Amino acid sequence: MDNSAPHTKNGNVTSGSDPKISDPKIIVALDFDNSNKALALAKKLDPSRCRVKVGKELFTAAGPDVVRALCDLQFDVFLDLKFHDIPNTCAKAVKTAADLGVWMVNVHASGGVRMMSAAKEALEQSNNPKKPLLIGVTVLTSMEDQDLHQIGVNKTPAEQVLALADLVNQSGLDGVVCSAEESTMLRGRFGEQFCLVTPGIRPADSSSDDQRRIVTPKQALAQGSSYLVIGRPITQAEDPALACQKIFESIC
Ligand SMILES: O=C(O)c1cc(=O)[nH]c(=O)n1[C@@H]1O[C@H](COP(=O)(O)O)[C@@H](O)[C@H]1O
Repeated sequence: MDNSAPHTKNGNVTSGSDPKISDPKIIVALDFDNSNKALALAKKLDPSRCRVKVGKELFTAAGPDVVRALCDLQFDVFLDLKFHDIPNTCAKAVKTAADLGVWMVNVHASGGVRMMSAAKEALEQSNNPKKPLLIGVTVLTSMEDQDLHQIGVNKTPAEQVLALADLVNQSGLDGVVCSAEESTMLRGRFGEQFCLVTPGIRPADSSSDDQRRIVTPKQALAQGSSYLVIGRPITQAEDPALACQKIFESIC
């Protein structure tokens, strides 16, 4: 399947150029406890080959300034705060996030259709010219059957991902965060334009860490993933730029 052309809502594809470069598939998770570390790492990376993600740890430590600094370095920024709240609060948080100039923002799909629809509507009021993608988190890639059973969900991760992805689609969002293990199933159900953002990506020689539903970068794209979220295999590598480059080459 050629999954390089879709998911380019932000106009990043230049006709005739290498889509892996004009629409970089790798999103590097900058999971650091201060902005100096995050920006030092980002400056070693090439914004034409990867995007970056600011998650809860970095945002809690460094706030919106680090997001703006990464945008100034020409990175597309995925602000991963996984909002989950009453519809009004979630919607306002999503709009505020979008106004920072980010490329992608996410909410927990388990917040339900009313919450997600309100978030989508609020996003449309944002003055961010990039028109950020709004993505629903399904089942975290660190979770397996037993974790779901403990929280009262008596479905397999794949069944629960599908149920939540249906709600995301119904709410008009751009796609989901899921494991690449579920990408083939979701690509088949929702078509080429539905964005599949897949963390839990591990090159063959990497430790799985706390992740459970893991897939290699090449396999993930072959299974229909749109974007690969990769943290520790790059950020904790001896040479993060080289680690990123090797992954980039493995998927070209
Ligand atoms: O929303 C996310 O980005 C996310 C969802 C999910 O289901 N699993 C998941 O690992 N993530 C994030 O993806 C990144 C994965 O990092 P590594 O495990 O170091 O590659 C972390 O920043 C997680 O917060």
